[in-house]
Amino acid sequence: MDTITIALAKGRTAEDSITLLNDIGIYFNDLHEKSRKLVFYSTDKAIRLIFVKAVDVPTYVEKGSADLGVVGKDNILEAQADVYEMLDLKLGKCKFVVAGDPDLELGTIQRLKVASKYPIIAKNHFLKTGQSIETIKLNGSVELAPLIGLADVIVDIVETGNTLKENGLSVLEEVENISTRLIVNKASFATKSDRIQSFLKKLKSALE
Ligand SMILES: Nc1ncnc2c1ncn2[C@@H]1O[C@H](COP(=O)(O)OP(=O)(O)OP(=O)(O)O)[C@@H](O)[C@H]1O
Ligand SMILES: O=P(O)(O)OC[C@H]1O[C@H](OP(=O)(O)OP(=O)(O)O)[C@H](O)[C@@H]1O
Repeated sequence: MDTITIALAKGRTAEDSITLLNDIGIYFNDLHEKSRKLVFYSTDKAIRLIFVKAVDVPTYVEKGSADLGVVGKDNILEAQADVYEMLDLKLGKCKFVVAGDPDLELGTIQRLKVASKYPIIAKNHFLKTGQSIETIKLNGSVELAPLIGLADVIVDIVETGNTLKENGLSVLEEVENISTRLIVNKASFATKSDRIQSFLKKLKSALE
């Protein structure tokens, strides 16, 4: 039997994602919190789990190095990868917003400077609203940008709202709700159809 490879996003959603796999009876040998290993096999050897930086999960799945991926909608949208998005795993819930100084009126700025870890998502949002923008790609601490004048606003993830609040910023527009999704390689979906369908069925009933 072919092994099914799952690329799972490292970081804050990893633990809940693994718990969900455990809920459908999939357990991995030698998997523990402090391990630096990146490849694990399920106890029955039917599934190989690879730990991948969240932003890279869509690439592994699109290229067929992984049959399935477990990753946030944020990274799926930004990657624009040619994969099937099959299931909302209902974990890692957060949302994309436009944030900035609470007194800022977006419509008053001719060409808005937008800092983001997600420039494609930012561009697509402002294309819809008709606002002309210039994007500035950052890799973290995005909330700093409007504070020190690098950008007018940010497009970023908000979960508790604490980071915005502690930096004196407010939500100016809501962009999109985010959660962790299951993505599938298009070729694998055809060639390993039975096993992938049965995996999906188990996940769906665990989520009900
Ligand atoms: N407060 C949050 N901030 C960022 N991502 C969150 C938050 N809550 C849930 N998520 C989800 O968790 C996923 C993984 O987040 P995590 O911060 O671990 O990865 P990352 O953004 O690649 O981090 P880094 O670039 O710092 O390594 C995100 O892609 C998003 O879908
Ligand atoms: O609404 P909150 O609960 O405060 O969460 C949102 C914050 O968390 C994320 O940052 P992260 O911790 O990944 O840090 P970085 O992007 O600055 O590396 C995100 O980019 C926000 O800054």
